[in-house]
Amino acid sequence: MKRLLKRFLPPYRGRIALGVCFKLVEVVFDILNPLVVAYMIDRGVGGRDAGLVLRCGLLLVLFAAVGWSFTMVCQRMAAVVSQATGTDLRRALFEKVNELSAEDVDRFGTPSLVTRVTNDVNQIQVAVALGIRQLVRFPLIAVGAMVSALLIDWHLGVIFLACTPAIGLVFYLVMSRSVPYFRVMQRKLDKVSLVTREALSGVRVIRAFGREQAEKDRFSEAASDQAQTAIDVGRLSSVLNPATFLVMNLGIVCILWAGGIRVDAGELTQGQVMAFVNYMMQTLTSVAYIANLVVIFTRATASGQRIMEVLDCVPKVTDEGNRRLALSGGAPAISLAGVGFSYEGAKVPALTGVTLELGRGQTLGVIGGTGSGKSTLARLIARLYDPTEGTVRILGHDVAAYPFDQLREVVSIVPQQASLVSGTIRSNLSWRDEGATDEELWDALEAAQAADFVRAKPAGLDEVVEAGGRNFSGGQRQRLTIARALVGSPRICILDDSASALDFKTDARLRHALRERAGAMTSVVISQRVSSVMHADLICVLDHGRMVGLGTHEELLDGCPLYREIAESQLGAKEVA
Ligand SMILES: Nc1ncnc2c1ncn2[C@@H]1O[C@H](COP(=O)(O)OP(=O)(O)OP(=O)(O)O)[C@@H](O)[C@H]1O
Repeated sequence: MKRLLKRFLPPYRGRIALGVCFKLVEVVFDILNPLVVAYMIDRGVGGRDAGLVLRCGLLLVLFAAVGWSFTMVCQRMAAVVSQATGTDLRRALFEKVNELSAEDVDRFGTPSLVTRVTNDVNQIQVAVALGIRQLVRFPLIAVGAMVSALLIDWHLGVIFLACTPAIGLVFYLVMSRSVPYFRVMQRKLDKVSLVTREALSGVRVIRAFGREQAEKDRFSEAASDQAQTAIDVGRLSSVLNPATFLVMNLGIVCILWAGGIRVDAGELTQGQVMAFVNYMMQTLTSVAYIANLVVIFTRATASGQRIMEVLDCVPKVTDEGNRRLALSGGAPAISLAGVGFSYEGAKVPALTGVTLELGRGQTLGVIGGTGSGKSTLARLIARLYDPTEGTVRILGHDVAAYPFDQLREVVSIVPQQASLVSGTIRSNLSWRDEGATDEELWDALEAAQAADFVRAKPAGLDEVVEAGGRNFSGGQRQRLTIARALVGSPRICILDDSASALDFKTDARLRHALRERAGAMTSVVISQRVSSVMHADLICVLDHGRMVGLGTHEELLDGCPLYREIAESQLGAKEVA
């Protein structure tokens, strides 16, 4: 938390100082108040001087007005600084999340990252605002009131001092039990985010399968679990205020009793006892606020740790120190040597011992059952992850040696799940090359078999794309993401099962268009359909993460039983023969 504040608060040092100084002035008025009241009672009321009572009353009104205007400035500073810090934190987190490798994102979990950017940052904002408004005010009032009380009469002041360790004990007992709950509470909030996210993104499937009630139950369970922890913390914290008030009120009773005796003895005036009680009340409310501050800061500390975990994370996949590489020469387009990969925490590797070489302009087909490691292979070639064994080379260089911007220019990937963002067709297509001309965009759309339906849209390339591309069908989304990958003329284009929503005819036309670009572009086509890969120059057959076949369609029909089995099941034994 200290590191977080040191990093994000310095730009607002001036405003923080201004806010705190204005609050200090308000504290001075608060401390003076009981003295004026005591004077008013002893001299004004005691001396039956109505004029003095009126003047003291006006002075109190003046104190309140000046105190209020100083408070307003402080509140404004607190609001500005807390909002600005929150915005800076969110920006820093967002930038960091974008730098993280896929593996880092997997480790944190997307819902947890969302909670950190939203809820955890909110906790820091609240702590910063209250820090400026209350952190100095209430301890100072508590100490100032105590010192003033001691100056009036140290005998009664002893009662004050005796209350302090008793309150300290209450604090210690409550805080030591509630602090561990705060981290747990944020983790449970991550779970609520996860369930909400899954339910919202899969709302159509959930309805189609009539799973609404099951999802409601799942949400209810996660929310109740989080609520129960919050209630447990609340129950503990709720002891804090009454216990402090109990101690303080007992103190007031003692002061009134002992003060009464000293007034009777003529050692104190009634006004001084009133001032004493007022100071006791000020201390009482200050201590209650301090208790609340401790709870808020403890919660913010837990959130601060979660935020710093992300900001401190060193991305597993980085391009630090990499310089642009010269790509001339006749090295193979893709060369894998003993490549293997295990996801963090997985018991078995997702991929192991894959070795192959693909010439420039050729097409690699990758086929295998579900979960056989096809997408993992695609992610390693595009360096979304680094292999845990072996090396991946592209155009003669280790993928790890490329700067990311050059690697993204050279390799484009169409992920399994078509993803579009809100904007226009043009803005979605220009991701790889912001300066792409209309001609280049239409060329990519033609190759991706998307030109016809885009042409039919009233605004053409400027047709609006709604969030997630929901105003397009699944097949249209897939074709647009394929077109996006072709813009900017990548040297290598990976299609990760990206034609699954296309009918056979369109799929065949797409493959034909890719073959026409073959001189300049090497393709990796991942599919569970034999028809999509059978014309490839090289086909890699994966089974449970192992490469069980490598060759052309004909070679594999002869030499790879699994490929033959898949081909026969899809094309029919007659056609295969
Ligand atoms: N992000 C991940 N974290 C942990 N394990 C993963 C992750 N992604 C994939 N796996 C596991 O790695 C293995 C290979 O997955 P991969 O997605 O590469 O298979 P695939 O052949 O592309 O499957 P499909 O055809 O169903 O898309 C699977 O056992 C899967 O459970």
